[in-house]
Parts: sequence; C-alpha cells; structure tokens
Amino acid sequence: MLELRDVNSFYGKAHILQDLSFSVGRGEVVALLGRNGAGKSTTMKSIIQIVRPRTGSVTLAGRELVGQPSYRVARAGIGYVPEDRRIFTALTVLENLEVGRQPRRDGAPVWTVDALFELFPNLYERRNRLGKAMSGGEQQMLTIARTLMGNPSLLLLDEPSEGIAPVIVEQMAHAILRLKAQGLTVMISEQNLHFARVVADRAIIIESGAKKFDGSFEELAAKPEIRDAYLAV
Ligand SMILES: Nc1ncnc2c1ncn2[C@@H]1O[C@H](COP(=O)(O)OP(=O)(O)OP(=O)(O)O)[C@@H](O)[C@H]1O
Repeated sequence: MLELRDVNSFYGKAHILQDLSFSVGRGEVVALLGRNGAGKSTTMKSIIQIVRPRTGSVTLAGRELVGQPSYRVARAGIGYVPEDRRIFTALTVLENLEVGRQPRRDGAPVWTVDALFELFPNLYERRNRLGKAMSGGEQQMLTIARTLMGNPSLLLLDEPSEGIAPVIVEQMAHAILRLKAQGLTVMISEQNLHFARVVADRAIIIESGAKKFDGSFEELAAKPEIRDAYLAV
C-alpha cells in the first residue's frame, strides 16, 4: 500500500534520510523505531510531503506522492497525527471532531462521531468540554479521532505514547488494536519498544536516517545486539 524507495531527505545541507526504503502492506500495523533524532519524524514528514525528499519515491497504492502538496496527500487517504498535538483549544471536543470531517473514501474504514466515541470513551464523557481543558493524553486521543474523521486509509502516528499517563497509553494501545481490526493500515513511530510490540505486527528500526532492521518482533527478540545498538531500552 505504502512504499518508500531510496528516499533521501535533507534539512538544508544536513542529509537526514539516507536511501530509506520500506513498504507497508494494507491492514498492517508497522512500528518505526529508533532513538531520539534517528529520523522517525522526518520519515513521516517525507511521506506526507511536509519535508520534500530530494530523491527517491513514495507511493500510496501505486500513486507517486513526492512533489504533491500535503493537502493532496491527505486527500489521497493519509491521515497524519504529529508529535505536538494539534487541537483547537477554543473549540469543544465535538466541534474539534466536526472540523476533521471529510467525505468517505473507497477502501478505507468510514468513521462517525458515535463510532469514535465508542473507540475513545473519554472523549464522549468530555464531548462538550473545550480542547484546552483536556489533559495531554486526551488531547492526543482527540487529535487521532479528528484525523480519523477524514476517513484515511493509512494513519501515521508520530510517538503517540510519548509523555502520556500509563492508563491513557493503555487505552491508546487498545484503540490502535481496534483500528487494525477494522482494517486500517497504521504506521506509528515509537521509542517505547513495549508499546510497539503490543500494537504492531512488524518493526522497522532506523538510525541516522538509514534502515537497520525490518522484521517481526520475534526476529528482533532473537537479535538483542540490534536492540542494544539502536534502541534505548
Ligand atoms: N527542522 C529541522 N531543521 C534541521 N534539522 C532538523 C529539523 N528537524 C529535525 N532535524 C534533525 O534531523 C534529525 C532527525 O530528526 P527527527 O525529528 O526526524 O528524529 P526522530 O527520530 O523523530 O526523533 P525524536 O524522537 O526526537 O522526534 C535530527 O538530527 C534532528 O536534529
């Protein structure tokens, strides 16, 4: 469904992504792992074209995304939840969800406000509260829910468990597993190996913008040297 081939991305002269190639199959949940500064956020930004790869290709269902404006990438069916939660603090939870509403898309799960409240019961309880009155974890859930209102076929979550209370992390894991059960394709970037193992089918590890491992968590467990070299555990 998603394929990166020999992607090279830069910030000015700094060469960040180095010939990065990987693919994500339809319905898969893949964890992009790596230390602080490994290039996880840059990878996601290079998929949605906030960062423009200088060379290489990024395709979604065979369609080239490199060079497209980000709003077109979103319309092509990619939902992106950045690390810094972006909710409208002066709008209520319900209003925030309405802002995200987009038409349904072929081959992607269709979301309603009710279905999202079922997925995130906390949001239902706080549906009339202003965004600014929510905890960090609830804001993270609201950002994910609002993105789902766009009915994406691929969801990119940048470090969804970072800085969030353990009880909310648990709810988040549960929600991601339900998204997978609905057939959504998900890529999460993570430093938390435990969280990644609970929700993802496969791990891709990067370091200095280059791929160091791509395989199952069983394969990763059999290679402690990889974990020790590239992950903070
Ligand atoms: N806007 C920018 N301008 C210049 N360099 C940047 C910029 N954003 C990130 N970098 C650098 O690019 C490299 C990769 O950063 P990136 O944010 O992709 O890593 P990450 O794996 O997501 O780490 P983190 O967990 O800290 O978000 C780092 O060396 C970082 O300092």
